[in-house]
Amino acid sequence: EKVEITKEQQALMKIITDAYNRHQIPQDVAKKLLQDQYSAEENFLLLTEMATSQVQVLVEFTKNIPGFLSLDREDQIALLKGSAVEAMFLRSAQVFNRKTPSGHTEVLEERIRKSGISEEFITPMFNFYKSIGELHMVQEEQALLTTVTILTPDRPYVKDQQAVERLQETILDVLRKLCVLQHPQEPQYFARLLGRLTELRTLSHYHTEMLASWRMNDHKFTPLLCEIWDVQ
Ligand SMILES: CC(C)c1onc(-c2c(Cl)cccc2Cl)c1COc1ccc2c(ccn2Cc2cccc(C(=O)O)c2)c1
Repeated sequence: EKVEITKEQQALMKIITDAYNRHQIPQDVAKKLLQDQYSAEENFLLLTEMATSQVQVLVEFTKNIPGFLSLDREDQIALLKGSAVEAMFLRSAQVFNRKTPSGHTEVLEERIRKSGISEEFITPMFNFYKSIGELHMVQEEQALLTTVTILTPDRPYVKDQQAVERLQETILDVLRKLCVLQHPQEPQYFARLLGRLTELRTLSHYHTEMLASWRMNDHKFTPLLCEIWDVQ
């Protein structure tokens, strides 16, 4: 049957996509990627600064998700803590696949590969970036997929999972229709997109080990990262 995005779904998609595009890492932070020191120490410090900035951007973005601020306050925190790493993997994947100067992709890749992350995590990370690139998502799909990730009901410590599920289902319905309309020649596209969310969970588990190995080598994180990632 004919798939049609309703007026209110159109409005919802515009609010989320505009917010997603509005909240970006400040250019002065992103520009630091281009400064010339390339030691593992320097790379780690730069990436830590970017991650901290990215978390701040993420918090601002979630405030624009219709219904998010009406959720229980503690559940809002639980959703942010539970989805931050996955949202940042999605964001960094989009930056890598943007291949524009603003993403400084080569420099970014260089710094990530030389920041004390062991090879066993680097490989799946860059495989993920490649698999995201192959999807050729439009910006609305990127924004909605990130929103679906944030509105995952079964994060640790979420009390009212039903309320989160209702919000997530609203977004999933728009995303499903958008995929059918944007990729008519690929009926499985929506399923492929959701498959990336499974890959994100695996990367999130790798990330916990990445943090542990950085800490073993006495690397310091910022207070915001310690809070959102429950470290130190
Ligand atoms: C603490 C730090 C060493 C760290 O721990 N895990 C990861 C970590 C890693 Cl190493 C990979 C993926 C996710 C995380 Cl949390 C990181 C580095 O985190 C980031 C955070 C944001 C990143 C990156 C890479 C890109 N971005 C986004 C970006 C860059 C430039 C411009 C823009 C923009 O919006 O315009 C966005 C890394």
